[in-house]
Amino acid sequence: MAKHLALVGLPGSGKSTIGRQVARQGGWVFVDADHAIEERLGCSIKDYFAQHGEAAFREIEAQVLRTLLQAPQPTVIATGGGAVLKPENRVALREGCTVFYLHAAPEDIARRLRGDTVRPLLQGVDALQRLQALQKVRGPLYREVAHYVLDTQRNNPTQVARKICMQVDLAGLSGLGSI
Ligand SMILES: Nc1ncnc2c1ncn2[C@@H]1O[C@H](COP(=O)(O)OP(=O)(O)O)[C@@H](O)[C@H]1O
Ligand SMILES: O=C(O)C1=C[C@@H](OP(=O)(O)O)[C@@H](O)[C@H](O)C1
Ligand SMILES: [Mg+2]
Repeated sequence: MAKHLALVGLPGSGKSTIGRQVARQGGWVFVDADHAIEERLGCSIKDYFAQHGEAAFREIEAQVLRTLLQAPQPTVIATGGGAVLKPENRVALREGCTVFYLHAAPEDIARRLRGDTVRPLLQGVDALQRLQALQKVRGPLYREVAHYVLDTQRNNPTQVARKICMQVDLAGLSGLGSI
C-alpha cells in the first residue's frame, strides 16, 4: 500500500516549493530529499559533486531515498530531479508513494532558474540546452514512475499544490497512509 506522496520532475519544475505547500495544505510532514542528503553528507550537493562526482552522489541519493520511504508517518517527499535515474529508485518510489510528475518545458524552467548557482548540472553550461538534454533522457522515466502528470506551466506553485491536494482527495488518498 502506498503511503507517501512523492514529487518528481526536472530541476526547477517546482518539487521543493510545491511539495512544501502540499504538505502544509494537507497537514502532512514534508521532506526535501536534497536537504536530507546534504544533512547526511555534511556539505552541499554542489560541493559533493565537485569532490566526488555524480555517480557517488547517486549512490547516497538512493540510500537516503530508501530511508525516507521507510518513515512510519505519511510524508510528502520532494525528490531531486535525477532520483528517477536508478531503476531501483523508480520501483521503490512507484511502490511506496503516490507519485506526481510536475511537468514544465525546459524553456520555462530555464527562465525560472536564471541566476541559479546551486544546481551542479546547470553550472558553466548553456542551461536551456542542458535542460533539454535532461528532458530527453528523463522525460520517459518521470512518466514511467508517475501515477499522475501535472502541467505546471499555467499555474503558480500554490495553484499546483491545490491541484495535487484535490487529486489526493478525489482519489481518496487523504491520510495517504490509507491508500
Ligand atoms: N509553477 C511555477 N510557476 C512559476 N515558478 C515556479 C513554479 N514552480 C516553481 N517555481 C519557481 O522555480 C524555482 C525552482 O523551484 P524549486 O521548487 O526549487 O524546483 P525543484 O525543487 O523542482 O528543483 C523557484 O524559484 C520556484 O519559486
Ligand atoms: O537533476 C538532478 O540530477 C539534480 C537535481 C537537484 O535537485 P532539484 O531537482 O530539486 O533541483 C539535486 O538533486 C542535484 O543537484 C541533482
Ligand atoms: Mg528541489
